[in-house]
Amino acid sequence: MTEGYEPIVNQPEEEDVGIENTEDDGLAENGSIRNDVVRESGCSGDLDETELLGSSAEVENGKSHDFEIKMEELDTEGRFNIFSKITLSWKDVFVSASVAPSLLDRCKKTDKPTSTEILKGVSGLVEPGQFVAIMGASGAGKTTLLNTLASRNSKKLSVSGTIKINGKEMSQSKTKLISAYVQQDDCFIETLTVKEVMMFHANLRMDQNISPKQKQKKVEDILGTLGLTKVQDTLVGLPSGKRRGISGGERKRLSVGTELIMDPPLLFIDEPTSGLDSFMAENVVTFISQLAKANRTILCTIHQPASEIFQLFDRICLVSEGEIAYMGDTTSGLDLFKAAGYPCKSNFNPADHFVFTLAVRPGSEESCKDRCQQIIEHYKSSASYTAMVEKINSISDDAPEVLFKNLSKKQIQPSICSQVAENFKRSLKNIVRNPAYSKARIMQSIVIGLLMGLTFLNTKNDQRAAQNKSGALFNLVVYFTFSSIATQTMSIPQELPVVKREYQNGMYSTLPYFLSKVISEIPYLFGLPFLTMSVCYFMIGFKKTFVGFITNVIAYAGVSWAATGLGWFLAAWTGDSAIAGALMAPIIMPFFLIGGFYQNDESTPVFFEPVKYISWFRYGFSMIMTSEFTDAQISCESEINQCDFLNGTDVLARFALNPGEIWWPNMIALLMIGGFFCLFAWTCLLCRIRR
Ligand SMILES: Nc1ncnc2c1ncn2[C@@H]1O[C@H](COP(=O)(O)OP(=O)(O)OP(=O)(O)O)[C@@H](O)[C@H]1O
Repeated sequence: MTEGYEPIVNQPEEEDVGIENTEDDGLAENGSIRNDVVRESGCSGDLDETELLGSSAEVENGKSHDFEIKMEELDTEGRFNIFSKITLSWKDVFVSASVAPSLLDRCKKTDKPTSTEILKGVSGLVEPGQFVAIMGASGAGKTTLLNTLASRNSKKLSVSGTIKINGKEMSQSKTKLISAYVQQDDCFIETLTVKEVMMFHANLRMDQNISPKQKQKKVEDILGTLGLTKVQDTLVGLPSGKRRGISGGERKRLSVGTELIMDPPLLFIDEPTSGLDSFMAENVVTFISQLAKANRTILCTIHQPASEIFQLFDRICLVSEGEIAYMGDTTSGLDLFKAAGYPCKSNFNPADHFVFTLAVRPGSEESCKDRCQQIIEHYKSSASYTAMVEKINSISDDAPEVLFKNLSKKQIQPSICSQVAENFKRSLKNIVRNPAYSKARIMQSIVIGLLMGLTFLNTKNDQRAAQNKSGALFNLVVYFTFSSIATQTMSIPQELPVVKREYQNGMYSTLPYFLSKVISEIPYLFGLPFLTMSVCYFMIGFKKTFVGFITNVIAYAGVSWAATGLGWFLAAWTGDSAIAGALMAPIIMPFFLIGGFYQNDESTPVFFEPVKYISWFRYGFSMIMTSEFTDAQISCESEINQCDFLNGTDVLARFALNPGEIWWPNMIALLMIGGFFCLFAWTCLLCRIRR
């Protein structure tokens, strides 16, 4: 069978895969992988081939699996335990993407196709305990196949054909409930430790009835299994830059770990080795292969695995030009290629041979495509393909309903309050562990306070006060507006990738995330105006009353709230801090110009009249001016020929403001403006995250 092929993959005694050569199957009594099975070191023990092949050997021998899933296979929380066996099959799956014709094509009315076929009627089968690698040249369709089977990231594509779990077609949401998807790029909040990341996932993904102790135990078990116990209290950090944390391999394992919280019986992994060195890559793939041995069904995409890694896959699925060129074990794959006229050289890594043979090289597209087609035809006419199609057709479909019993979303999801609390706790940790951010905001407030205080030092209530004090008050409104918007336009885009992923994993909805953001901003909303005003209020010589001081602090907190809402809205709308920053000035300008300082309130042009009512500059300015000048006495110096202002009422009249105007309607207006902006921001966030 393997004539002409020296199977690099079948030389376990020369391999060093980092697994202890245990006599048993490495499973604990409850079926979970025992912590002692996977070792971090790549230097301990030889690999026993029979152990490695494990349950997949059963499949190769044609023994049929028992697809009937009994109730006792659901754990006490109504979730799957890892004995729930999943057979994933797909038949005649076509995937296409619509292509928008260019303006030139539209003008020329050319008959260019309006859609492009990415997958062209592919069929396949993955059984419990199998670890299948989807391989092929770049652009062959590997990721599209993985995403389609996982019911993820395929919103803009049109999919036809049947994808079944244990013989039954499943809705997207049900597929997501029983499966996990580890994305290629791992993203975490860098200020959390490894264990905190895991606990965050456990608290939001595990059933609420499970005690915190049990959740902790589960997290510790997974960390042990993944070999992450020694770094459990290390900050995750960033892969590069000044906040270095855990290594690339540890990040990848953590990514897998967060997906194992729910013990998914079906696991999809996109490029588990990307960005890792060969040792780390082998380490990660070894771990995943152990997961498969615990009866999980695992599919991953991989580019060009080294031979040590390649031997860890039970089966391979070779994709070429949107078609499956081969699916089965490696040895038979080499036979098929040899029979098609493309034998693998004796010292060649079979993985490289498969990918090179199926690659379409620039300049010789036609001949490459012919070669691929020849191999595909060989495969489709092979006995193994026919047997697989027969198997796909014969899988019974009477099991799945019981799988989903007790698996309603309500049971699993924590309440909105718990989601807010978890997100808030995480934000707090992020703030505490990132003191530079808070320090910068505090320093900024003090420096601006000093600057304002020195510029308008000891302003007397004389004829110049109308200009000086009103100028100081309005400039503070401008400062709190710009500083709030600038800070907030940065925060959402930074967190967006993590939030998007966690939302797609069903950990929380956007509302709790957004509410936690609002709550964690409250201390800044009051604290920063308090700081600035503490520094400059008495330096400038504003009204020396406690009420006057507090009114100023509250007014600037209201202005900051409205501006913060606008900042979040711009950030959520654009999803990019640079674009949000560029849009900031033109959007703010109308509100600023008709804020009551530069232009008299009664001179506002008719077309800007509506804008006046949503200008937070105007409400904030009105509130602090009224507080400062109501009942104020204005002196009339002898050196000035004409005294325009005899008292504060005259100053207020100059700005079309009324003395004694109660402050709270202005405050309510500020709260409402901020609230509306938050509503828009949340809506934009929802749309952006759902895309
Ligand atoms: N949404 C889409 N719209 C248009 N074309 C798409 C879309 N998604 C994928 N494609 C195209 O389909 C082909 C297969 O893409 P896919 O990402 O599945 O390839 P791949 O084998 O995973 O490639 P790589 O190894 O480079 O990541 C590519 O030519 C790609 O440009």
